[in-house]
Amino acid sequence: MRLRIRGLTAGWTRVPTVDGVDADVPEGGLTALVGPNGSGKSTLLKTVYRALRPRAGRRLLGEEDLLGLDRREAARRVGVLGQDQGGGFDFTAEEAVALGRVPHTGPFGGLGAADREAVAEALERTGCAAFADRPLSRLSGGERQRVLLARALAQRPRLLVLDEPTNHLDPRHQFAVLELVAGLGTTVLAALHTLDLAAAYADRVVALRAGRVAAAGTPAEVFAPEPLRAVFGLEGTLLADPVTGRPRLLTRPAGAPAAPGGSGTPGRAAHAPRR
Ligand SMILES: Nc1ncnc2c1ncn2[C@@H]1O[C@H](COP(=O)(O)OP(=O)(O)OP(=O)(O)O)[C@@H](O)[C@H]1O
Repeated sequence: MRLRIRGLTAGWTRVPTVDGVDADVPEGGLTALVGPNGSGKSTLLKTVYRALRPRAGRRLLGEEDLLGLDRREAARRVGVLGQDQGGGFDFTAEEAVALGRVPHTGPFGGLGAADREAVAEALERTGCAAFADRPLSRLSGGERQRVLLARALAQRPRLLVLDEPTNHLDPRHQFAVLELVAGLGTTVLAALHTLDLAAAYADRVVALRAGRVAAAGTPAEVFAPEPLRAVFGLEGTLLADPVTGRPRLLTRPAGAPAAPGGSGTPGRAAHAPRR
C-alpha cells in the first residue's frame, strides 16, 4: 500500500522542524529517508506513526488519511521500529515479538495458530530464534534491535516505518536487515544514515535538509554529484558492486585532497585506470 505525504508541517517549538514536506513512498518498495543530523527525519517518521501530531498536512496510506484511523486500526496497518523503543518490562525476545500481534488479538486475546506462526517466522527471519528465550536485558544492543524489528514484522503491517534500523548492528547484520526489509514486498519507509546502504537497497530516496525535501528520486538521482554536495557536503562515486551488481556509493568530504596515487577527479569511478 503506497504512502503519500502532502504538505506536512510539524515540530517541537514555534519554528517548524519539518516544513511543507511532500513525499511518495511507493507500494511494496523500500524508500530511504536520508539527511544530515537534525534535518528532521525522526520528526517526519514520528508524524507517520502518530507519535507526533502534525500542524498541517496529510499522510495518506492507500486512500485513507492516517489521522482518521482509530489507534488500533492504525497499529494494525503501520509497524514501527523507532529510536527510543524497547524500555519497560524485561520480556524475553519471543514475548517482545509476540507483542507485535496485540493490534490483531487485543491485549488479552491470546495467540492463535496464525499469530504464533507470524511470531516464529519473524524470529527466524531476523536471526533471533537462537535467543528467543533470553530476556531483553541479557541481549546485546544489536540483538535487541533485531528483536524490535522482528516485533514490527510479526505485526504484518501494510507499512513499515523504521528509524535507523541498522543502529547497533555489525556490518553483516546491517546487510542482512536491509536485504530482508528490501525483499519483504511490504511498503517500507526507513531513515538511514549510511548512504552506501541506501544506495544499495533503496528503490527510492528522499533527502531532507533543514526540514524540507532537498532531493527525491532513484538512488542514482539523489546521489548524483549536485544533490550529494548540496545536502551532505560530500563528493561521491556510484559504482556497481562487481559481485552483487548492486549500486555502491563511495563518499568523501567535498574538496578532500587527493592522496598520492588517487585520481584526484571527483566522481571518477574507483576502478578506472590510474593516470
Ligand atoms: N522531543 C523533542 N523535543 C524537542 N526538540 C526535538 C525533539 N526531537 C527532535 N527535536 C529537534 O528537532 C530537530 C530535528 O530532529 P530529528 O530527530 O527529527 O532529526 P534527524 O534528522 O532524525 O536527526 P539525526 O540524524 O541526528 O537522528 C533537531 O533540532 C532536534 O533537536
